[in-house]
This record gives sequence, structure tokens and C-alpha cells, in this order.
Amino acid sequence: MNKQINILQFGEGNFLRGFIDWGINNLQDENNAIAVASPIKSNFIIDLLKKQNGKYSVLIEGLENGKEVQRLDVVNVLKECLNAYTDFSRLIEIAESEELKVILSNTTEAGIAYDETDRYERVPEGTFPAKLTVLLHKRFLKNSLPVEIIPCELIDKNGATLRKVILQYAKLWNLEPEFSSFVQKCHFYNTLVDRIVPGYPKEQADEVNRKLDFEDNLIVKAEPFAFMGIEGVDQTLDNAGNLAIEYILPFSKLGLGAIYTDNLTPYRERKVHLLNAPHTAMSMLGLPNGKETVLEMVVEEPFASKIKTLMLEEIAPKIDLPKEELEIFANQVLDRFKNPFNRHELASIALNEQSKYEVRLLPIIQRYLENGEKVPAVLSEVAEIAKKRWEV
Ligand SMILES: NC(=O)c1ccc[n+]([C@@H]2O[C@H](COP(=O)([O-])OP(=O)(O)OC[C@H]3O[C@@H](n4cnc5c(N)ncnc54)[C@H](O)[C@@H]3O)[C@@H](O)[C@H]2O)c1
Ligand SMILES: O=P(O)(O)OC[C@@H](O)[C@@H](O)[C@H](O)[C@H](O)CO
Repeated sequence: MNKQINILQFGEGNFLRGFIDWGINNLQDENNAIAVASPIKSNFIIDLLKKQNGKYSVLIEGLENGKEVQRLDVVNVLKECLNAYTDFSRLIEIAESEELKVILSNTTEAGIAYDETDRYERVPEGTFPAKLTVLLHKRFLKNSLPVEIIPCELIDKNGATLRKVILQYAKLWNLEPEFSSFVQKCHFYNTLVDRIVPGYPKEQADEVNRKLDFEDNLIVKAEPFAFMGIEGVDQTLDNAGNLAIEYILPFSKLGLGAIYTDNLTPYRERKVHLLNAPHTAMSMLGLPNGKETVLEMVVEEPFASKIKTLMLEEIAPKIDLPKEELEIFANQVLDRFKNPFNRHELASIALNEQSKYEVRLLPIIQRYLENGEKVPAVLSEVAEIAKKRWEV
């Protein structure tokens, strides 16, 4: 574990392990060494990772262009496993070093937060952006170069938001104006990530472990599909349409379906409302009726017809993108929901269901109401459930 760390990652969750880390592993480039830090106190995953020397496997199963895909990859790019509370001095060393080029994160939608009670001196206890502010400040004081920052949280304008919160902390703590200029020089990218990663496949664990030469308690199950939209903030694309990051970490070669764009909004609109929204509708409609998985909801009636109607006839007409494009996207998503190899639990989708309803389904309902139109059947049904449960 003595590699020179060039990538620092906040978040040890299933998604980053089954997506970006898996992608960086695909490069098989010995120069890439990631230090992964848990931003929260829990050491559960970090301890398991340490026991496995940072190694774990990703089991990808599903259909791709109508063909069955099954692959098991051992990911071996996590070279240091840390906890941001207890290993903060090591994080400072990494942040100060010239080798560090990229900072990745996925700290859930709750992670990019500002708390004015956070203190510079007690920062390991603060939010993720508070910790990152201190780390960037230490880097600035060492005169090391600005870094590339790639948040993967599923919030709109994640990169710009993270930078804004860091600048708020700089102001709160009266840090030098030159530090704020340094933060402006770091590239913060807005991203949109998409891959269904249901996590640890309990029922397949023994079978997977028989194929490995180590005991893996951190297997990540994922679908074959992957998409990553990367939007530059204050940056010009080069002639090939690439952003600076491509020369530092070639996202286009990671197998994540990466695209560079100057406008992520349409990608976000269709993903949030035609993938995440039906997921949330499935948990709201299915769980009270004894359904357990996404697959049940898209193959069993009456739910299958409801979900299809919801996506194609109720949500798609309220998204401002070409109809044919939306139909193709919605049908691809339906195929992904029908992946027979993924046991995607409605119970896990239902975590923080109210806030998901408010971001994913409610805006579509409001688009009907704002036009004085009648809210169609399936949206009405979920709106009724929401009213009864949360009075929204
Ligand atoms: N699993 C998927 O299919 C998928 C796909 C695309 C995007 N995502 C997004 O990625 C996020 C994480 O998903 P996951 O499957 O990795 O979940 P997970 O539970 O496996 O991991 C959650 C991660 O967030 C960190 N975290 C949790 N609360 C935090 C907080 N308050 N501050 C800082 N860090 C915090 C944890 O330490 C952990 O690293 C979700 O919010 C989801 O929206 C998930
Ligand atoms: O991850 P959550 O809990 O925010 O939402 C549940 C799912 O909708 C989500 O994980 C999707 O599978 C994912 O966003 C696909 O890219």
C-alpha cells in the first residue's frame, strides 16, 4: 500500500466502487492509486476493505444490446483505506502532495452541506465540504497546484455547488483571499452519473467467492449499462470536445459511457424523471402491496402497465426534449428495470422516499397543475399517497 496517491476519494459506498473505481481499474494503469476515505464516522466498509487489502470484486450481469453479459472483475485500485475522522492527518499529507491530481466524491445527496457551526480546528467532525476546504487550504499553503474535483452526488450542478460551499467556509473562517482565488483555479466539474448498483448480492456471494482467490465480503453487483455526463464549469472544451480532465484521467476510456458537454440539464431531466421517478413510484405503489423488487413491478400486472403508462404517457410529455428521443430512453430504462439478474430491492429505493418524491415526481405533477391540466391517473395515485403520508 505504498503507491503514490494521485486520486483522493470521499465515499466508500457501493456506487463509487461499482462505477468510477471499477472504471479506473479498467485502465490497468499502474500509475493510478486511489486513497479512499469514509467521510462519516462509521468504519464498517473501510475496515472490511483494509482486511481485503483494498481489493474487492464487481459482478456485472444483465443484457447489453440484447446479449447476456456476465463478468466478474477484481478491482485493485484502492491503495489506502482511511477514515476522515481518525486519519485526517494522513489526508492532509495526501492533499499537500504534488502527486495528487484528482478528488472524487459521492457522499449522497446529504453530503454537500454547509454548517456554520463547523470549525477549522475541529474539522474532521464537520461536513464533507468543510473537510475539503481545510484540505485544499493546506494544499494552497504548500504551494501545490490546483486539482481536478469531480463530485458524483446526484444533485443538480454538483461541482458548482461544492465550490460555492467551500467558498462559504473560506469566508466563515476568514481564510486568505488568495485561498479563494486558489479554489477558483481548481476545476470543479458538474456530473451526472447513471448505473444501477444494487450493492452486495447476498444470494450470489458464495458462488462469487468460489471464483476468487480471496474472501470478498464487499462484492458489488451492477448492471452493464453505465453513463457519465461531465460538464465543465468556466472551462472551454478543446477542439476534440474534451475538458482538461481527460488528459489527467481519461474518463472516455473507463468504460463508463462518459460524454463531455457544456449542458447537462437535458441528460439530468430525462434521467431523474424517467428513471429515478419511476423507481420512487414503484416503491410507493409496490411496498404497501407486498412487492419487494423492481423486477416484480415491471413484469407483474397491474403494476407493469402502470409503470409503462407513467413513464411514456404521463412523464415523457412533460419533459422538454424530442418525443422520439424520450421514447427510446424510456424503453431502454424499462429494459434495464427488467434485468433478470438484478435483485433491486424496493426497500432500498424507499430510503428518504419523501425527498425523492419531491425531487423526482412532484415537479412533473406541478407541470400539469401549472398548465391547468388534469393530473393523469398514475401520477394522481402517487400524489394521493404522498398527501396522506407527508401532507405534501
Ligand atoms: N446505487 C445506485 O444505483 C446509484 C446509482 C447512481 C447514483 N447513486 C447515488 O449515489 C449515492 C450513494 O449510493 P451508494 O449506493 O453508494 O450508497 P452507499 O450507502 O453504499 O454509500 C453511501 C456513501 O455516502 C457516504 N455518506 C452517507 N451520508 C453521508 C453524509 N451525511 N456526509 C458525507 N458522506 C455521507 C457514506 O460514507 C458512503 O460512502 C446515492 O445517494 C445515490 O443517489 C446511486
Ligand atoms: O440511489 P437512490 O437511493 O438515490 O435512488 C434509488 C435509485 O433510483 C437509484 O439508485 C438508481 O438506481 C440510480 O440513480 C441509477 O443510476
